[in-house]
Amino acid sequence: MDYLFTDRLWKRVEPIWQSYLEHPFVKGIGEGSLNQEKFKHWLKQDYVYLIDYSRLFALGSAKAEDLETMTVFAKLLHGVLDTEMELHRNYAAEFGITAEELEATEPSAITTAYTSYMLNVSQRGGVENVAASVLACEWSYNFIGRSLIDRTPADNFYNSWINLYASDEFSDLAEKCKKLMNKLTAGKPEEDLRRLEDIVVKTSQFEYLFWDMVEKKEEWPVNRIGR
Ligand SMILES: Cc1ncc(CN)c(N)n1
Repeated sequence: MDYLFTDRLWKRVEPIWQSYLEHPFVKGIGEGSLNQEKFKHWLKQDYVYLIDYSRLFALGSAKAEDLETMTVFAKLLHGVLDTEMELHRNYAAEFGITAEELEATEPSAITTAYTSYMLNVSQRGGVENVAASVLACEWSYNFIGRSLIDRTPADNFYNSWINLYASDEFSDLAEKCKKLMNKLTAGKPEEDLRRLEDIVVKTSQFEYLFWDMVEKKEEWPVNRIGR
């Protein structure tokens, strides 16, 4: 079988992603025991995270060197804005939170750090930097959804969450990100591959910090004057 860059990446990120499955927030989603106030914090923080995440796909389309790559980024952008964020809007509606309120959320310190890192790296490099920045996000949520789906209770409040991230539709989005990464790294020198691998490892670390931030309902560490 052909060598795939994503196989090499998997070896690096698997231990980090396994730790997500042990994280109390992710376990709480899987078992249905997660405190709903913590989930509301995820909904809001994740919504504004996804707004910036969408900008990365738009940037990928702009940086693409061929029409096929441009189209893949456009499809991924559509997947976030219309499919994934609809999950957030539907759960929010159950809590009486409007889409406008979700959109007006102030990003926490970790949300800001994570999206700023991806936007910085993606703006600086070529289109392969964008593909590396977005990869862990899509692929790791699909990994979590697929890991949880067989063990979740039938009456779990979070089943829509699990079903979306484990769905064929979302698996296809994750697959598109992986294929793009493999296509854009074909024939690249080791020095470039190491740099791209580092982006995927760092975004995987940020994913862990994001789970921790929502578990602890963190915003900013010090109360600010006037709030
Ligand atoms: C923080 C985060 N990472 C990944 C995903 C999946 N797109 C998400 N919704 N939020």
